[in-house]
Amino acid sequence: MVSLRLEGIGASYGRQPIIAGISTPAFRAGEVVAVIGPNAAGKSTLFKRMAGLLDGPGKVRLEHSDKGMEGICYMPQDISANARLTVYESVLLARKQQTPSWTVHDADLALIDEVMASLGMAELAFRNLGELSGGQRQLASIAQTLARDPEILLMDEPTSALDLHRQVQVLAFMRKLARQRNMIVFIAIHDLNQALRFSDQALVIAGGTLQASGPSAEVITVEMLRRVYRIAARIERCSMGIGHVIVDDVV
Ligand SMILES: Nc1ncnc2c1ncn2[C@@H]1O[C@H](COP(=O)(O)OP(=O)(O)OP(=O)(O)O)[C@@H](O)[C@H]1O
Repeated sequence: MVSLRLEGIGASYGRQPIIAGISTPAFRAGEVVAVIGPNAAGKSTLFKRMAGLLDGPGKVRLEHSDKGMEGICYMPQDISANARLTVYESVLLARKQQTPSWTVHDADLALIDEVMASLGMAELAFRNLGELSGGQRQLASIAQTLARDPEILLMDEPTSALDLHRQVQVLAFMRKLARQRNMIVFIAIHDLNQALRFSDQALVIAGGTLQASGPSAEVITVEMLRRVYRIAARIERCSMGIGHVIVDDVV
C-alpha cells in the first residue's frame, strides 16, 4: 500500500522563496492528513509543489505506489467554471482524462454515479456548471477530483463554501474513502474542530516552514494555538471524546 514522505521540500514564486525545508515522517494509505496554519503560511504552495505544478528543492518520496506522481491529484482552492458543460459531463471528462482511451465503460458510469450519490449531489448531474452556487461548484470540483481515482489526494480547503451538513457529509465521506480505496488524503483546512474530528494526522505550516506534525490530537494543542495562531484557547473534550477548540481571545 502506498506511503508518502516529504524530504526537504521547498518552492518559490520567481525569486521569492515561499516554503523551505519541509520534511515529514511517512504517511500511509488510509490516512487523512489535515494541513493547517494561518493565512499565507504556504499550504497551497506546498500542495502545488507536491503535485509537481511548482519546481523546487527536495523530494516527494512515494513507496509501493501503482501510479507514481500521476497518482497525485490536486484539487485547487479556486474553482472557476466557465466551461459549457453539465456537472455530469465535467465529472466524466475528468475521469476520461486519466485513462488512455475515450471509450466510456459501464464501470466509469457506475463510479461517477457512486461518487455523486455519496456527495449528495445526484440532483445536480444535469445542471450547467456556470449556473451553480459556490457550494455546488465546490461539490462538483470534489466529484471531478474523485473521478480521477487518485492514490494521493491534495484537497485545498474543499469545504470552505459548504454549509455545516455538507461539510460533515464530505469530510466523513473522504475519511471513509481514504480507508476503502487505500488513498492518502491531505486536506488544507481552517476549521480546527473539523480537523480534530476527521483527520488522523496533522501538519502545521507557518511562515513557509513545518512547525509540527503527528497525530492530530497531539499536534493541535493550546501551546501550538498560542504560538502559531496567536490565540488564547482551551481544548475541551466533548461527550464523544473528541477535542474541541474554544477560543477565548487573540494574543
Ligand atoms: N502565484 C503567486 N505568485 C507570487 N506569490 C504567490 C503566488 N501564490 C501565492 N503567493 C504567495 O505565497 C505565500 C503563500 O501563499 P499560499 O497560497 O501558499 O498560502 P496558504 O497557506 O494556502 O494561505 P490561505 O490559508 O490564505 O489560503 C503568500 O504570501 C502568497 O501571497
